[in-house]
Amino acid sequence: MESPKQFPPATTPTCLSLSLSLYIYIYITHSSHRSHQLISNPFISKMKNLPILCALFLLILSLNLIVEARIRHYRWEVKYEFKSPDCYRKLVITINGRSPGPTILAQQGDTIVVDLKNSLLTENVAIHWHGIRQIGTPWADGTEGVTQCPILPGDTFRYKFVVDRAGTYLYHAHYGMQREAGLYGSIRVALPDGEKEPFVYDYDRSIILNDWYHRSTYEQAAGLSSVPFVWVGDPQSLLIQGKGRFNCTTPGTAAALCNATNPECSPYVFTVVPGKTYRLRIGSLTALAALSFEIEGHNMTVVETDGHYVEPFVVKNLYIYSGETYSVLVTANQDPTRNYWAVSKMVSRNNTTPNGLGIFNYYPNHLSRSPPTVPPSGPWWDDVEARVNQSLAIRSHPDYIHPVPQTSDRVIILLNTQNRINGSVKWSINNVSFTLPHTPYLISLKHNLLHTFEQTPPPDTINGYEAYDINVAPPNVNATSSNSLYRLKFNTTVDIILQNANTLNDNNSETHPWHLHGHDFWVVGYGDGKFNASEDPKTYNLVNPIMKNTVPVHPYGWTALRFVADNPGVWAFHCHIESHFYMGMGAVFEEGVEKVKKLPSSIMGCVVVIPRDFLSHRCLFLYFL
Ligand SMILES: O=C1O[C@H]([C@@H](O)CO)C(O)=C1O
Repeated sequence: MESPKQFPPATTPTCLSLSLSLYIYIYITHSSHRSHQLISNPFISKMKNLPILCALFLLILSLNLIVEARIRHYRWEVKYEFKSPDCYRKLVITINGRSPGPTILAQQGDTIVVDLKNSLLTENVAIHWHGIRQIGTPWADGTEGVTQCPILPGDTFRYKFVVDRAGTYLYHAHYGMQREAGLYGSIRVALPDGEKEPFVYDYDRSIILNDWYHRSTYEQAAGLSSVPFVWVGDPQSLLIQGKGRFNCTTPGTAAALCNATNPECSPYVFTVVPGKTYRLRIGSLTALAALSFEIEGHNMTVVETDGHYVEPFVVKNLYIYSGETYSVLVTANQDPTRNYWAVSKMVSRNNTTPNGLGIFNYYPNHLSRSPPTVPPSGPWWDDVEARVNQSLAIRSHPDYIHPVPQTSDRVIILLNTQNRINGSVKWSINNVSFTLPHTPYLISLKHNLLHTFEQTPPPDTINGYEAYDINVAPPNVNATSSNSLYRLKFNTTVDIILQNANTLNDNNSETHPWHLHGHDFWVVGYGDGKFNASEDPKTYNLVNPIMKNTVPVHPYGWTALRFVADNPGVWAFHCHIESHFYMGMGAVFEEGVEKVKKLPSSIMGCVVVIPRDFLSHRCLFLYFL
């Protein structure tokens, strides 16, 4: 059973302090023995030094403990391994042999150091620390093409950053579509000693919900880039903390690859002690699916999202979108003589993916005892109203309101459409389908390599926005691909309006979870239909909006966000659906890049930066020739 807080055992500092103290003690006694030959009794001589020894021990121990509490050091090896998380054998990207990878457990203010060895043989990698704002360390955000060059096979890269706020966060690959191959995990940051949460619980657990495809990320990416376009389709299964169950008798399944009795695909078991309350930290890192999660017969009280306390509200099922995290409190207050189902279900798209099932196990019932009931079937996939209602229910906890600026300096309306460019299906934002540059923006901007990306910024809104009909397939005018970015004036307040619309298919609009790097934003409003720039801002919640880093825009609706551009760096903002970002559904913001300190050379593996003084020496040299 996990304890509410888990930190590395104190044995290392104690041993270190003891040995250091003993060493100094021996040194002192030895030298005092030599210099005070008059004290004939060596025992008395040693006793005289005992208080010094104790003081030394305590001093070194406390220094050690302070250092230990502030730096969490991890050594990770990333590689491909054959695994069967849902009974179907495929190549999975693991960290130290595991997917999900190890949970990072830290306390607010700690420094996290991850030495990441890329053992993928022929593939690059980068890891993003999702929800960590990277204040002062924008180069550690782990976004390939934006903040760093990829980590090459065989290389070891050090990520070093501070977790400055307690809460529930995630980490995952941010290179190509690698995240969905299994490279992800949880980050749990505890409050500083002596500070209390605004709710009580007995135990703290993290789980990640995911969807799972049997085809490789390469096959999927190649399909998305092909003409004719090949869509990735529905996921084959849903995983709860890396465990799922695919039906091996599904027609077309290679029998040699699917083994229903493989212990790797036993259901995830969540063991609870009757009467106890659990803080369940739920994160979603699906490639595509919006999910509903529920525990049969148990209510869940939502208390935190993306590192911010929520005015508590009770749900039977929690809607969660890729990139979001929630803490819910669940009390084991039902009939303790049986087990219950935990169910994740794909919603918001009509789909063929079977529900993911786990077991909510009441101790001391056997872990694998199937609940005596049929698993709950979950909500209708197309119940948009229920999902919008949950979005509207999420407000800041009254005692933890971060006051929102009452006005903004700039409004950017981002129209989300699907388009066809050169025969390929793409996603576009204001008719621009985003592509990543080869040279990461952070490096280009700091080193003035402005030829490495397109300099005309994308538009703040489309021409003729008022006339645009969001209810029909886009007319596909002026859609282009570009790697240009938005440059935000430092310290200004920016409103982003995410405007949803019809896809290329008639009568279809999808849900997109948008994630902002380097910031939390206030979610100031949601609306149905087309955003009205003169009327809708009057309906904004400027009293107690929640702050988040990922938020959905619902079908045919809009979502309004506000943030202050006060974190020097270059930050990606994109749909967290893996294939949608790959198809261009993203943007990048730059702010205060001139304030960013000297970049570490470790992020620059793909760039040849010729130092200015070297250039001038060479010029001099040529001149003299
Ligand atoms: O990006 C997408 O492409 C397909 C479809 O719209 C084109 O076939 C789909 O369902 C998406 O979400």
